[in-house]
Amino acid sequence: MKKIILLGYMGCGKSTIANKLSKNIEIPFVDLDKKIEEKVNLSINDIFEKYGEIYFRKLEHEVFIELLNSPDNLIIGLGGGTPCYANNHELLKGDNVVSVYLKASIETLFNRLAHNKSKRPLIADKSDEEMKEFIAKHLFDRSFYYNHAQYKVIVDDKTIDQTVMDIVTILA
Ligand SMILES: Nc1ncnc2c1ncn2[C@@H]1O[C@H](COP(=O)(O)OP(=O)(O)O)[C@@H](O)[C@H]1O
Ligand SMILES: O=C(O)C1=C[C@@H](OP(=O)(O)O)[C@@H](O)[C@H](O)C1
Ligand SMILES: [Mg+2]
Repeated sequence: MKKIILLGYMGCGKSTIANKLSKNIEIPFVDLDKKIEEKVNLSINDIFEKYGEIYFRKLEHEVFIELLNSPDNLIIGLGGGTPCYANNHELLKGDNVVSVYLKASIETLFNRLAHNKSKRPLIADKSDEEMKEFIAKHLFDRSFYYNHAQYKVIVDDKTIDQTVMDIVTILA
């Protein structure tokens, strides 16, 4: 069964695009973060606060493997860190997997995250100045993992529908 995986930094649009793509190609969509929250009945923020990031990364890897092993066609919207831990990046080239890196500039990410950070514990407490620096360094460190994706779609200055159509073209 085919697994279409969307990956990229926080704010690049994984959850949004996966949801719209699902409606367009009529394949069910799962947001990995949401699946994790459902599994432990805690928000991402609370998981980080109560159990820490290492626990979250173990859970994230477990749930990602569960989704990859499901018998259904699925679109999976990852969390921004998923490819960067537990050798998850090696799963981006698996059989029956199509992985797409939604690549955004630091400016695009900053503009989207500046008023969208409260549910992202890694940046929730950062000032705008701190966030710009953090995103630039973090994105640099993570690009090695993101670049294991089979395809790359630039999302800057594109509407949600334009990005969805870029992915539909890849899947054709
Ligand atoms: N193509 C787009 N154009 C403008 N805003 C977008 C686009 N894609 C996503 N967004 C917005 O960016 C924010 C982050 O999107 P989200 O899907 O949560 O990203 P991710 O899951 O990659 O962190 C949301 O407010 C969303 O509405
Ligand atoms: O980049 C990261 O390490 C994270 C990204 C988040 O998902 P989004 O990319 O959907 O914000 C979520 O998994 C958690 O806050 C950690
Ligand atoms: Mg998301």
